[in-house]
Amino acid sequence: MGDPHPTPPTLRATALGRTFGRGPGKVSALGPLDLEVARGEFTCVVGPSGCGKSTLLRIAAGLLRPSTGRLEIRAETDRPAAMIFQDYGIYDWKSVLANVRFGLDVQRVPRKDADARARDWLSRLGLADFADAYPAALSGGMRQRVAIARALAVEPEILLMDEPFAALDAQLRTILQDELLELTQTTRTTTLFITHSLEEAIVLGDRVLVMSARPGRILAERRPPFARPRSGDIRDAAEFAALKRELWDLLRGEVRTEAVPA
Ligand SMILES: Nc1ncnc2c1ncn2[C@@H]1O[C@H](COP(=O)(O)OP(=O)(O)OP(=O)(O)O)[C@@H](O)[C@H]1O
Repeated sequence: MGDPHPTPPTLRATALGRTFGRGPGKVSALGPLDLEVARGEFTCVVGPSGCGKSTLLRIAAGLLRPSTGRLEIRAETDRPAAMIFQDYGIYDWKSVLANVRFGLDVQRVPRKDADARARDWLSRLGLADFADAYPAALSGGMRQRVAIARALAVEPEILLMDEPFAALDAQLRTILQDELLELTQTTRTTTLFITHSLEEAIVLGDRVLVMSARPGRILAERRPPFARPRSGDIRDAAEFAALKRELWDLLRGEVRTEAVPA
């Protein structure tokens, strides 16, 4: 109320920084970094290895405290954020259904409703027949779908994804990118997505942010010029290749910086 900003950002980092250790072994991992993610926006972050991408996401998820600056999440419900990791983060001792229901159980959603919502998400992700299976019986792609279903089932205001498809082969990765594209265009969940893959960032993102070598800062921002709803077919567009080249040129300098000892 009374806010002059018509659509305040859901996530805002201000002069955010993080160091690890102290003394001569101290590592400056991140920042100072400024970042805003608007409501409903899918923001991808690319950057050289070790530049602090996971550190940023862990701070956003509340798993790590910043050393300097602030990270604010403007939540309107009690379901601010859900996180999806590269290694799926699902429980091997719980059935697929129980995994997807997990966040709903934590929120004390009544069992019948929670089961119905979990089953709905499982069928949206093509896993309806695997509700009673255990994760050990699933492929990597299916396990990651379970993790996505679990995160989306709680209808989070912000989805934080840390290289969720990195462990998958190229074909499966493309399939899951397309599925995530479709899902997020329907739900318009505010998303912060970390990836090493420029292609993934361009396919999925409203914005692609390029981070510098460690300690990571935002070097550049590009908006893929593809209207929504878009499909994976944009991979064949000339603008796609051009943007990928441009992002790679930006990133290449940073990868070199990182390779040179300080
Ligand atoms: N708990 C920790 N203790 C000490 N150093 C850490 C810790 N976590 C991260 N670092 C260091 O902070 C820097 C940034 O790490 P981070 O994992 O955020 O990078 P990243 O960009 O996600 O890397 P990658 O792309 O390789 O996954 C690295 O130098 C890393 O070694």
